[in-house]
Amino acid sequence: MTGEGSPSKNITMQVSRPLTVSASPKGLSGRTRVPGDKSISHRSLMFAALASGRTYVTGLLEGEDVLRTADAMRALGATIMRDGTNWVIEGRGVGALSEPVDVLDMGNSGTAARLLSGILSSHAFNSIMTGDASLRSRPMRRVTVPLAANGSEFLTREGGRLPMAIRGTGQAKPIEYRLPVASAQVKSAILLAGLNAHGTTVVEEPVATRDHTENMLRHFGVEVDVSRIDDGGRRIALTGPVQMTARDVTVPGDPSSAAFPIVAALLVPGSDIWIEGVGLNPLRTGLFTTLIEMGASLSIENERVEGGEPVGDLHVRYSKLKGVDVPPERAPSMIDEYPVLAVACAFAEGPSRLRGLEELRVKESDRLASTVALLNVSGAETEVIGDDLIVKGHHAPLGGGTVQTHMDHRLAMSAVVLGLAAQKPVSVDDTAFIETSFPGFVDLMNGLGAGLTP
Ligand SMILES: O=C(O)C1=C[C@@H](OP(=O)(O)O)[C@@H](O)[C@H](O)C1
Ligand SMILES: C=C(OP(=O)(O)O)C(=O)O
Repeated sequence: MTGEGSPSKNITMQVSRPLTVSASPKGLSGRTRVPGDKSISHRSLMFAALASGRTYVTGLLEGEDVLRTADAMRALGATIMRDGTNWVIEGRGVGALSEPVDVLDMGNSGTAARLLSGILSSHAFNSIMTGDASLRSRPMRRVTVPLAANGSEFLTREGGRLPMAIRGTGQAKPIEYRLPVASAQVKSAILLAGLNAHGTTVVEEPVATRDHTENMLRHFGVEVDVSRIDDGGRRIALTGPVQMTARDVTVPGDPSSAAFPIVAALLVPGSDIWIEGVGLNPLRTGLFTTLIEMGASLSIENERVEGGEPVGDLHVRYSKLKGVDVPPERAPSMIDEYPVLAVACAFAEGPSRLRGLEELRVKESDRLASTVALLNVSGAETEVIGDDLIVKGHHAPLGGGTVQTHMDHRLAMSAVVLGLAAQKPVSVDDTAFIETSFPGFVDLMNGLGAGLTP
């Protein structure tokens, strides 16, 4: 076994990596697999660290965000090692993590910071958390305010930003909370705090968000009660303190990463690709529904269940797309896919309206603003009305600009996809942050024939 995979050894994002992307020399073709699901990977490390016994994780995403979670859980007392293609975690048990001797640096990862806040709030020690410039600009009150109801204390920088100090409690009270924003991170933080609270923790979400926390807690032996409320909403309850038992985890391919080669294949004439083993949890597949509404040749074959999650192989062929109207209630099931969807809309015939995008403003960048800037600098017309993004559809040749990515991996990959299909080359100021979620992205695209020259 080795201790490989630690960001302290592998940090690659400190040096910026500009890239100029020209139209793909030919249609994309071939079969590929995308790296493991980021949401499931974070959770597998955190939950395994809270379980008693040894967990093996197969297919873990070895992106910078997840490696930050691995480092943090090690700093809290879990043993985490890479053994060939598996990751092996020796857990400490719920409530049994230990005080970290240094600041926990969550890098670029909102998921790591928010979920870990929940865990730390119900442990009887103090900790300090920070992140990179992007993460330090993102709102943390959405978790610190509800979590403080359990008796923990959070001291943040101005505006509820990181760095923050956390005084956890070993006597956590159970929290009952209705989410004011559709956020799986906030839901998960509260449920994780509840694992070591005395009594029943209840979270109500008006719109269902990704349910990987609920599914994986059950996998580790926790009773999680989920019932329907409202129109499409859910009430999730668990009673602590719980015991978690180590269970092996298989991580499916990340549908949010698959989005990039999928949209590239739809836009580059002559393309015909397969992406195998992609996670198809219905709370993650809003982009696929939307692309099919736009006329995409996108089919799901060989559907199966692997490691408790539905997966399938996606077959994608170049398609003439038409504009689409995406309802706001679909946003949680495709929240990270809007930048690349907006690129697809820029090449489509006719206007598109993507509704209810307020949450995009608090991602790694203000993704509403940065997506608009990506399209405008490339010659596409857009309009923002309230929280809706309108993309006018393609008439003039696209490309020819320099895209600012603002430490945002999804912006960088969306810009690359735009460049592969555009008439004029696209310069991307920095592709280094792609490592947070999609290590090997350029090689994978080149394996399909994209002809990117880093
Ligand atoms: O719970 C998760 O793993 C995630 C939830 C989403 O964030 P929000 O909870 O802020 O919507 C998503 O954008 C993020 O990439 C991963
Ligand atoms: C929003 C994202 O991640 P996080 O919130 O974990 O930084 C993302 O990956 O697009």
